[in-house]
Amino acid sequence: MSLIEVKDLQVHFPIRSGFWNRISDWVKAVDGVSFSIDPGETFGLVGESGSGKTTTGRAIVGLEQATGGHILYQGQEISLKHARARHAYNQNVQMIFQDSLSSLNPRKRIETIIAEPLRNFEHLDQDAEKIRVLQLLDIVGLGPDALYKYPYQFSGGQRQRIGIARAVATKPKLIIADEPVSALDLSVQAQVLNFLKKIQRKFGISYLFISHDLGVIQHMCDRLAIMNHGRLVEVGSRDDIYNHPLHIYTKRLLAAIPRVDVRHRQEHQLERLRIEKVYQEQENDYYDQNGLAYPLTPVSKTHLVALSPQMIEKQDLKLQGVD
Ligand SMILES: Nc1ncnc2c1ncn2[C@@H]1O[C@H](COP(=O)(O)OP(=O)(O)OP(=O)(O)O)[C@@H](O)[C@H]1O
Repeated sequence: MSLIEVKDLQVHFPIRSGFWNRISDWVKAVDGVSFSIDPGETFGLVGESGSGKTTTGRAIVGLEQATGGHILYQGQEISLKHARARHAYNQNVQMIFQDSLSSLNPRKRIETIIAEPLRNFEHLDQDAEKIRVLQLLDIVGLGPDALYKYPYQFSGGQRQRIGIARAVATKPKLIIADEPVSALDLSVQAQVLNFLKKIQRKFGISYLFISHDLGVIQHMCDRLAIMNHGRLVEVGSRDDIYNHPLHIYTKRLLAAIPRVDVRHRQEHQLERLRIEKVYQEQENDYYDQNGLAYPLTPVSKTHLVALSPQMIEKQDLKLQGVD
């Protein structure tokens, strides 16, 4: 059974205007997104800025109110009405944020920051709580001297580790990692990514890994979804998507990864221009009249892609092993 299943998730934000501040329109930040994550799996969500990745993550963790759709945790619908189920869910689903400086309360010491989720969910006595905080700091490679310091006294990479310690405090089954390394230097990025993998192996955590960086996603994820304008355009295994992308938007994103090898740089540049031209010419074949991706079409049992019926015919896609 999947650990988490997101079905037709919608998060629409009202736009208000005029003297009476009436709703004049809606921003469809997430508009019918479906995917599932298995236990121990890392599922990537990738797309350009504004495509709806963060809003999807925030809706799953309960920081944003979904306006439609369903979220199932271990097969159970998560609803605000069932307080006890919601409490257990909140303990098991945690989030790591991009900006560790603003996500850690600057007025609180690290001890209090890491102890907060323990206080909400475990109600330990003072000594036991302190031991757990020290263990968590040790897991993320920080010593006991960190206990009484404030977030500003740490480097970006160290602060991100503190955010990770806070997220794993309640022994969650799923962590939503929203751009966890994009604010860090390249060398620190690798450290934090490998560290996330290490704690995944240690605790059997699943990740929803949100990033616009396809290199990071390739390094981290087993499967991934490509998001554009609040919808998914392609979902598949890492190898399927990186080696056989089907949607032109995915091809365009992959072609935008800079190449360092001088020998192939020119070929790559030409390929990039070719893809851009196809994208401009065929955009209408990939999106409906509202500019939104068509519903996902299965191409194999694990590879789904948003293509118009005409496009499926044109590309003569062979449906392999699809029931
Ligand atoms: N609270 C809000 N009210 C109104 N619109 C919002 C709100 N939050 C997000 N949006 C809009 O929803 C869309 C998706 O935003 P979101 O932050 O989810 O995208 P993203 O893919 O995570 O982008 P980035 O990579 O830049 O963080 C954007 O157009 C954004 O302006």
